[in-house]
Amino acid sequence: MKILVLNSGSSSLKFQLFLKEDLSVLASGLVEQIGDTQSGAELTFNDSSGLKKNFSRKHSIADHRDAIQVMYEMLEESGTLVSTGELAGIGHRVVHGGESFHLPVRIDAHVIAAIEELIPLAPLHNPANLTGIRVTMEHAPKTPQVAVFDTAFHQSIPEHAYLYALPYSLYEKQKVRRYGFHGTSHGYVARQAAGHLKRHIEDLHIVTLHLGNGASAAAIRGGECIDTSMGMTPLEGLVMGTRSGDLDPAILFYLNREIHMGMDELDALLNKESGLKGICGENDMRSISVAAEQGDRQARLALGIFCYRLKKYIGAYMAALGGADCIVFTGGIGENSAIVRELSCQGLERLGISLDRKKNTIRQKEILEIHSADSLINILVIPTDEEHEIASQTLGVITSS
Ligand SMILES: Nc1ncnc2c1ncn2[C@@H]1O[C@H](COP(=O)(O)OP(=O)(O)O)[C@@H](O)[C@H]1O
Ligand SMILES: CC(=O)OP(=O)(O)O
Ligand SMILES: [Mg+2]
Repeated sequence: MKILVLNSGSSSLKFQLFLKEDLSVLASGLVEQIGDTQSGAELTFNDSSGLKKNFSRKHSIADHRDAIQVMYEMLEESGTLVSTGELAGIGHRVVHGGESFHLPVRIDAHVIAAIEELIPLAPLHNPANLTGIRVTMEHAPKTPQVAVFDTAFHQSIPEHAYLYALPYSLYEKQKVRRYGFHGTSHGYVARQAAGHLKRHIEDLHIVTLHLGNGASAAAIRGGECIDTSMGMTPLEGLVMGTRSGDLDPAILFYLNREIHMGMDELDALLNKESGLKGICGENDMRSISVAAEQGDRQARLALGIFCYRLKKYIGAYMAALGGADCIVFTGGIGENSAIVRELSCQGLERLGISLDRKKNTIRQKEILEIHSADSLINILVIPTDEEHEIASQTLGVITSS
């Protein structure tokens, strides 16, 4: 039997098919630039069981429903999944679980309704996650489906860190609070770091930096999250591909009063037109780094702003933890961008953070140590594996119920 995992991002669908027995990967794929009708979507499919081919092709994919259709086609074409009857379970990454979900759950009508209710808090993500759930339920109505929430790992954050300094009634009545996201990834890489350092996670203070299209930092003490940079929605905190991260909320009043920007415009401005894209017109860190190296002023600025914000969060979370044993870089940017790692650690030697510039440029798939010999703090690059973690949690839920 097999386990299928769907990770629906804001404009991408990542999927992996695992063998239930040992959670080895049978196939994996990625549909990127969903909804991009101009340059088309990018499809990558890898069949690691050797049954058939790897291929990549370009064509336009309108939405997540289309993307899932293409996923099933690719799985069938490669022979890795002939029928949905082979599936023991399907695990879904669900971004917002609010305060209701501390753990992964078997999906039923009540869970779907709860995810739907949380759409206003994660408008870029929960709708895509729900489409994934609904479409796979149509394809495999008898297969158990499990939701693994980005927010669950952050439910250990104490009140003083999750409450905003707003009237308390807004928390009581509207549930306005910090929830945090990317929890599956933060939890996974923290455990990987402990394993790598051959230490018990209970004894470690770790700052994890998940830097993908969305980006967040987390402060983890003894395996429990005590603070994270994303807030009630995935907009707060670090600079991201198209999201602003932290800013003075009065900017919104100002723009509304001065140039009459409406609520939807402001929402789109902060979520879709800001961040790296807002500064240099581009949200792909690969091209930004190349342009910055060639001297492009806006690209340099975008990189500089991104790394400065990151550095401030490293410092803040070291303070929150009372010192750290380890800093972990992960996510597409964290795992691949040596320049981001270098700039965000630069000048932090007095905090015990010292990066080895040579080690930092090594490229490898396994965990990489990039601190210098005299660094007090371990700096690790750890490939995240949200899909494997979701498969493992899915298996846990279906075998216990
Ligand atoms: N070699 C690389 N150098 C710099 N940035 C990279 C590299 N590879 C990927 N990235 C960046 O990683 C980001 C996407 O990260 P990823 O974790 O895959 O995103 P998502 O949040 O959609 O899961 C993009 O900004 C991309 O440019
Ligand atoms: C929560 C979030 O920002 O997710 P992603 O990085 O997949 O956009
Ligand atoms: Mg991601």
